Amino acid sequence: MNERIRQHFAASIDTKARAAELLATPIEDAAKRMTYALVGGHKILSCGNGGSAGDAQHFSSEMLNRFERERRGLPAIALTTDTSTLTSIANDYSYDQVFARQVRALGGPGDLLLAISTSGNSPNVVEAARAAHEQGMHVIALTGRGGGHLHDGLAHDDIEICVPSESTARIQEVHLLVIHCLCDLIDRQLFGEV
Ligand SMILES: O=C(CO)[C@@H](O)[C@H](O)[C@H](O)[C@H](O)COP(=O)(O)O
Ligand SMILES: [Zn+2]
Repeated sequence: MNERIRQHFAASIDTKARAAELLATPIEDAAKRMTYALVGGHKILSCGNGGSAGDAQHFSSEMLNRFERERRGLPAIALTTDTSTLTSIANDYSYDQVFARQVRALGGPGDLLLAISTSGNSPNVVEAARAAHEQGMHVIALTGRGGGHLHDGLAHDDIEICVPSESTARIQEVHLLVIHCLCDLIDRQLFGEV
């Protein structure tokens, strides 16, 4: 069992090391895009399923509350939290629409969608990206496994941060690190270096 645990740690470290080489530039681009949106008075919507729903909420809480320093809250909404809204959309329309309908209601030009899917193939995340485009929003996609259908649906000026792995767990572990990088870079751009 001890060896199995060491294998998990080694695989996670290896994936993070490869991701650092490949993803530093798109992470920087995403942080600049998010900062630009926030300076312009816009907000960041986030969505995902399962562990990625947790990541969407992790991001929004670090925006709305704070990350590592004292600062004012920043506007972000996770679309994964309101069970009345989620269940009614799923019941009346379909689960594929649970994020898209919220994006159409809450999103506008200049806002951003942080779309999180390890496979890139969750239909409700793909539909959310489509709705974001309709609303004049840009998408920042956290993906893995080549990006799947979410990758295929991105516009040329969206940003994809695609983890070089086929393992959902390893991809999620890098997504959380990416989210913390984004929070740190946003804080440094908005509030200065400490
Ligand atoms: O956390 C995990 C697995 O580590 C699961 O809850 C996982 O997030 C769920 O199976 C999701 O439905 C997977 O969706 P996606 O990442 O492919 O979009
Ligand atoms: Zn997980």
